Amino acid sequence: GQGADQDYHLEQVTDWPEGNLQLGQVSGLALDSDSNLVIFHRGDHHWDLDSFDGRARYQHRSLGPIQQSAILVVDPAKGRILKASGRNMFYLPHGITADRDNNYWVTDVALHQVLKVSSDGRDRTLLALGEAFTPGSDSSHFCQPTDVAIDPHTGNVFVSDGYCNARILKFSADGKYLSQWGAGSLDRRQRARFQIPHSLAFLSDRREVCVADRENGRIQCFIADTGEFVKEIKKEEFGGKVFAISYSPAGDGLIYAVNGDSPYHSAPLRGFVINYTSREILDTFSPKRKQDFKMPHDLVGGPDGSVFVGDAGSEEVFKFSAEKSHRSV
Ligand SMILES: O=C(N[C@@H](O)C(=O)O)c1ccccc1
Repeated sequence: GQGADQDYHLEQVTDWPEGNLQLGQVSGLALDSDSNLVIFHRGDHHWDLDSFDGRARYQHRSLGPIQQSAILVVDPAKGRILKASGRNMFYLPHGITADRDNNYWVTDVALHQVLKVSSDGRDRTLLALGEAFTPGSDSSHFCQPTDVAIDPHTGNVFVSDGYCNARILKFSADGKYLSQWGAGSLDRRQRARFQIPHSLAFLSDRREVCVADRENGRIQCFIADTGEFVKEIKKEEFGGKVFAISYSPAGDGLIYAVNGDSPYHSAPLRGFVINYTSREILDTFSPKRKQDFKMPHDLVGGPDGSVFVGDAGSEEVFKFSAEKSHRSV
């Protein structure tokens, strides 16, 4: 806000990361249980217009899985690589989250699967939901699933499904299907169906799950236990597309979001800090060189109020930290 008060503004930390992480398209970011940053990227694979046929079937299986380490753990302070894993198992990485036992839950839009993978470097697949390379929309198939969020209280697993479905599914920690919402019957206040539910955030202090309803340019939040619609956050400033959200319980509860590029370039690409309760935009942020944001694709709040943004276009991760800014009256 204006006035002589000091308020915080997120600025890019331009010398982060210290080294070259040699990333491909960055699709997902997470914070692990040691508060290190987990980066999920596509190595030398790319999602482009000929990656799928008209029935959402992946066209490049013959290329085999990504041989680079698709999962990198870096320290939030310097961006140094602490662990590298996820070789020879993914085709088109998308979302990632870490559970309280520090296992990774990921989605792969080419596999149409959600995988629970060990973080011990042995890449053990502890659970697989969906059938490899087989799109579908029943309770045991997904169609280009985009993200996973975990309720730390119950261990329940929420899946946003996806580019070619329009629903959120809920599973138990051991993978038993529990429920879904968003696809068919509409809660009247939810208004339109989802159009690419693209990113999930679990609000642990409120027991709600929020979704970035990408092509509707809105964020919608639901009661985790019932799926009941709670609220929608839709802003002109988003410019019609919300690509990703993340949540911090700090203060009244903060939703971090990034918007995306609309065909008519209606709004600049940037990050937003939104007060969950008031729905007010508290801050916006973007790289010092604006054009460095090409396709901001996921974001996660860091351990000390910093925010990390992964970009699938510039194949980079950006760090932003809260600088005191003295505003003149
Ligand atoms: O949105 C798309 N991709 C990004 O979200 C991503 O790379 O995850 C996309 C959609 C259709 C064709 C090609 C790319």
